[in-house]
Amino acid sequence: MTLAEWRTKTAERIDGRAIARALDARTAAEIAAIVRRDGIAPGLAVVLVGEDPASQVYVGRKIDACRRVGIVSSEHRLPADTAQDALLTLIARLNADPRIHGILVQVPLPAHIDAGAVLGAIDPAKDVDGFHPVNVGRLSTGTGGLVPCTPLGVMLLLDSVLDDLTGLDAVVIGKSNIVGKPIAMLLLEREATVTVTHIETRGLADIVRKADLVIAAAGAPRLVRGFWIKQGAVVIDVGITRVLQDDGRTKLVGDVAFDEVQHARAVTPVPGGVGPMTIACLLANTVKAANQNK
Ligand SMILES: Nc1nc2c(c(=O)[nH]1)N[C@@H](CN(C=O)c1ccc(C(=O)N[C@@H](CCC(=O)O)C(=O)O)cc1)CN2
Repeated sequence: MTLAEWRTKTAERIDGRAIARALDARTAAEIAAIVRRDGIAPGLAVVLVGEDPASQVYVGRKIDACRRVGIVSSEHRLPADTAQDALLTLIARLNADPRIHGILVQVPLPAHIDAGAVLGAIDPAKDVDGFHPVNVGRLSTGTGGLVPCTPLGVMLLLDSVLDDLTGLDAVVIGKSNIVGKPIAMLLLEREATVTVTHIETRGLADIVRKADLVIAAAGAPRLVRGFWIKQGAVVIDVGITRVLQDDGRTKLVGDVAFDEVQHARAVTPVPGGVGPMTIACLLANTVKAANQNK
């Protein structure tokens, strides 16, 4: 395709909601098969400490999503001043409960709690968030395990537009343990050539401009501008920031200036891109855990 043709093109909008719905349908069918086989539905324990408004919304959506596909959820909402030991005691109880196949602790946790200690206390076989060091190690060595939900969702979105990632230049913007680093591992597994960058990276725009795949996960609204993006690149926007508008209302904004990247081959919107995949992949991971621990 010539440059002139690309200029008149509109990027494909990758519909995360539709792809998540399709994954949920497959998950629901697998759950029905598990119930027929074992007589018991997969169980997911959802733990929320404190009253962070966004976390409350996400946890509510996870519980609703469980109901939709047939996962039995148990909800554990604890006050913000919960002692770390009390949380660890709850996790030990959930680890030992045979009706619970998956455990997730919503993050961020309050500042007085050592998140590493808490996430590391979850049985790796029930760690449906894939945050436990055992699962992190398995991902980085390509030896299976449970994979974090947002990175898994990002890969499914890429698969919806590309057959093969072999040899493609991928740039990940963001180095968090739960998004940036695992995405880099998953891209490497698929033979992409991966550059991990972050907000302090020098010459970030020039690095991104060379990429066939751009995964923006820096949590910096509209960081990635149109002129950063190569013609025909695939752009996945993981950032979700609520910003205040001039009229006093708030709206969700991604890390990518969506309106400026229409010369890309495909781009995810915010909202409606990666976010819905996070919850769909959590449900899929719960089924995977139930199948592995029957
Ligand atoms: N234990 C975990 N904690 C957190 C995770 C996680 O995977 N495990 N990820 C994020 C929050 N998160 C799920 O927990 C999450 C974020 C966003 C969405 C989503 O559907 N976003 C929508 C818009 C939401 C809105 O309207 O406010 C979208 O992008 O379309 C789902 C889940 C941090 N914590």
